[in-house]
Amino acid sequence: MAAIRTSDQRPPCCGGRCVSVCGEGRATQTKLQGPVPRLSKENLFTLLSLWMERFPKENPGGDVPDEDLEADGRVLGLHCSGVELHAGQGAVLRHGARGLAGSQLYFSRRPCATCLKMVINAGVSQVFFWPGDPEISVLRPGDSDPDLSPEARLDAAATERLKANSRPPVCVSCLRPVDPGLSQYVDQTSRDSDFMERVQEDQPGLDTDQLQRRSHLQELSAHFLVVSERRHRGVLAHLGVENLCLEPYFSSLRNTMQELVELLASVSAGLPLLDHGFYSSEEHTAQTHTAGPSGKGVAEAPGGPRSPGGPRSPGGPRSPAVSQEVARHCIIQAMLLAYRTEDPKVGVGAVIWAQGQSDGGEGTGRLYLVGCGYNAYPAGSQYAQFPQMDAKHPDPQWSKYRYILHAEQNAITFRSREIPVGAPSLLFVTKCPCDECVPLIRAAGLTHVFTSDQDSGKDKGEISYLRFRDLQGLTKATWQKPPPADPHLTNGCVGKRRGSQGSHSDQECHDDKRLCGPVTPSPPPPPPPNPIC
Ligand SMILES: Nc1ccn([C@H]2C[C@H](O)[C@@H](COP(=O)(O)OP(=O)(O)OP(=O)(O)O)O2)c(=O)n1
Repeated sequence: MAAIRTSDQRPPCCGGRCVSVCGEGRATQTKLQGPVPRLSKENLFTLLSLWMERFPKENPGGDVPDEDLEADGRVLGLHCSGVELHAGQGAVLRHGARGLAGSQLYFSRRPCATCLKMVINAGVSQVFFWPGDPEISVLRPGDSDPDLSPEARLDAAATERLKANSRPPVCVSCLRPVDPGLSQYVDQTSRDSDFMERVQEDQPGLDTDQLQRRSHLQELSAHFLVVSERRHRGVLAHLGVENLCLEPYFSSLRNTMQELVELLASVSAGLPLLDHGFYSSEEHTAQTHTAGPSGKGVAEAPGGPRSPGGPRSPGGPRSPAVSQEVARHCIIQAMLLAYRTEDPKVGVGAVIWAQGQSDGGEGTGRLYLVGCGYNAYPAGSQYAQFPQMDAKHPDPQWSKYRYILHAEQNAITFRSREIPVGAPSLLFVTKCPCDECVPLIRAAGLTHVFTSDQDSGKDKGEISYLRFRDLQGLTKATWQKPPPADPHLTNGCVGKRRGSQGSHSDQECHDDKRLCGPVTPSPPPPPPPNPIC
């Protein structure tokens, strides 16, 4: 991304759309070396920080989110700059020194002095940043740039001094070369994901492939890569890492950056917002829609979320107004996490976000991260310590299911904040929750689940997905075409997933990017005189 040059005198560094990722602890300590290539944790955190920079701007709660995540296991949070706060400031505000001490922060750009002094002061152990386009404030003092304000020059000098004299190292992200098989694996699994499968089932013949991937890649490359080698060398020199300009480091760095951006493009192309989105079939018709600040529709429910298994609490907090773009953004975070799976066959990722009462001044608005997870063996276990076979293995004692922790279980277990009581909490999980996790989700008090309904209703022997359909007391939004707006006026039934022919009202609803909210407590609309079904 090009340096942001603003007309005001504020150093525009992280005030642009910088993102920080920080964390500590670990979800699992396994050094799994299975046949499936895995994303290294450094690359995962880097990708999450880059992806946070793409957080949808129209988030109705505010503007753009921030994220911080663990460097070694536990993701503490994901942050992104907002109108008032830079990403680093947001992280300090949310976690405080107690939360940040010893953690690692991943930034999608080198932090400005304002952020750097705060995160250093909070006791973080390391600060990493993506060596892409510089922000204006990283230009060194003395560089002759007519657009560089005196304040930006001072900021650049302060950043250098803080970086040089601080105890925690402030350095370029240690990007790991991507495993040769990983790109192919990510591309393939992203094409075959449950979400893409649904799109292809509903719209056979749709060329989602090349078109989608190419446009995602173009967009992300333009944002995160420096096309010209000469310019990139200049950027690295400005960032204070001249040594990376030398060969073979320079070529290797550029290759890895390119590979990571391609990887991100593959994953994000796996969830095309063409005619699909997250909708709650059962409750689709009862939601209330309002226009978001961007003019795009958002789903908003006038009452609060229902307590697990019970009715909505009257006068409770409002349900989250989450646009399709925000939901898609979060499920892509979960998809990225899934590439750290320790299951030799199926990767699943989960993230939990909650919505607070007030806008924290960050890009995420009222949303804040509660936890992240992926399916893996118990923390601290070693490779091959536990069985890895699936249900097809004739001897059940070698099957994995009794040992592997599910993505939701890890997200709940290694959460960095409490799941709020009486406030919206949103679980994004890349696979339908199984029967083992449904009671957990209910008991945890999660109010919204965004997932795929692939395998829903199936009993696969060792693992079954029978209970999610009947799970009551929360909003379940699955990836699908918009259900008919009014079951009485269309030839569909409430809750039916397929069969919508994309009526005008469906299209309007999709254009509005609405998510289905919980059932409104207001009286249902009167039935038409001659209902069709
Ligand atoms: N919501 C979910 C669903 C599943 N999993 C994890 C648990 C297991 O690691 C794996 C199980 O996935 P499948 O149900 O696809 O079962 P199999 O591994 O047997 O694959 P398949 O059905 O393709 O034979 O996914 C998870 O973490 N969270």
